Amino acid sequence: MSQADFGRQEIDLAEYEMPGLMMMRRVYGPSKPLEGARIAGCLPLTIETAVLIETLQELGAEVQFCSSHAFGIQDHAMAALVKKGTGVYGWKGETDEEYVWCLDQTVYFPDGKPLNMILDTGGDLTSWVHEKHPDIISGIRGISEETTAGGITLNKLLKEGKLKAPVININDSVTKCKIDNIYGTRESLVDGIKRATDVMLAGKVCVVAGYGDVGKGAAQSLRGFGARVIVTEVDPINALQAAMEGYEVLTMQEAAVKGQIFVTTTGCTKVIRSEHMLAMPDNSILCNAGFFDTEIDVKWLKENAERVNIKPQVDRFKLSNGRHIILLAEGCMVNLGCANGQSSFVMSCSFTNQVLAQMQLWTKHEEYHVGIHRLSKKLDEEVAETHLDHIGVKLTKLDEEQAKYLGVPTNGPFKPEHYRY
Ligand SMILES: Nc1nccc2c1ncn2C[C@@H](O)[C@@H](O)C(=O)O
Repeated sequence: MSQADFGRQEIDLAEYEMPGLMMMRRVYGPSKPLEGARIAGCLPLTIETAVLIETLQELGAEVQFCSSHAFGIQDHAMAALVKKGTGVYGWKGETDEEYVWCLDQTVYFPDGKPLNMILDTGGDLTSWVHEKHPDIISGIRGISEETTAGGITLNKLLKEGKLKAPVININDSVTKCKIDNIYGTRESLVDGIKRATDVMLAGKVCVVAGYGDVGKGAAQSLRGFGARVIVTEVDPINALQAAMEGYEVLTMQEAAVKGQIFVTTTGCTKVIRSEHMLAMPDNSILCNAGFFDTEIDVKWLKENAERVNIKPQVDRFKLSNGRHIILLAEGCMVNLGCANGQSSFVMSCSFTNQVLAQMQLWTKHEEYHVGIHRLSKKLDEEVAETHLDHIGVKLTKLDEEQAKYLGVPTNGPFKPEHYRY
């Protein structure tokens, strides 16, 4: 079986687990609402992203993509897309220079016309176009952003007055951040750690830096395997949540001497530094589940320790104190670098939000001024509802009396805008 045929087999399997995207094809495919849209995308090029790409095409868009992560690429999935003529630029293990080349290939389409929509993650493609192709920005109707870190990047662009197109940050959809970030991580983090190291988690001390959505999923997963989990946090609310869940909450300096496995999930920079690594027990395992690869000071490690590559995505460093650090995926997203990322069903929730955002920005662009928006609660609830049947959920209907009592419509929205799920 060729790479492309293998990829097609796995894409077919993934479609069964992605009911939200399949519903979008059934409902909106015939009317081609994305006709005329030239969507350039930047996401991990996985099987799930392939299903997203072909959904956007089914809705009438021209689509070409690059990868946001050098190691979050499944080549066989991309081979299947290329075989059908889709422009995808990326290969597992691409260098930084090759990444930039791939990013730039998505800006102009084969007919010479520039992109007029962006589907981004981490704000990478948005920043690139604003910096290197300002001449095409006026033709961009909108940008949808995938992840927490990207929201931070785009907010900075907005505050600096540099953002020139409307953005919908789908990470702000509850059916993305409270599903993908928590429950996706809850399964994919340990998948990555175990494929890389086969380490026993039960009985070990695991340190999770950050108790946001990703940290919550990480901590719950590690505890589920019988590890003793320590959390580090800067935010008193997240720290209180972690403590109330029964986790010990310490500083990284205090946790470094106790921990055996370390996971960063903060979106911040230099969370694990040299002084922490030098305090760690021998053969401590370090990995990152956050979007950017800045959380672990990999630069210091590479400059101050003897590196031995054990196998792809697994490096062992001997420190000056004679102890070793085992670094996974070079400090990049371990679930994508050492495994296949989040599973299809949870990515269906995230990517259904992406498709809705692209449709909103393309067909109702006059409703979106330059700034950062989120999808309505009604659409958010619809994304959730689309995924219930697949997992046997039987939803209870509000009757008129109950709806009146709660002061909400019988068919939702069920919560006020400020509600925190
Ligand atoms: N299978 C997959 N396909 C595409 C992207 C994937 C993924 N697994 C994790 N991400 C990253 C997501 O968690 C993304 O929503 C994020 O927030 O970074």
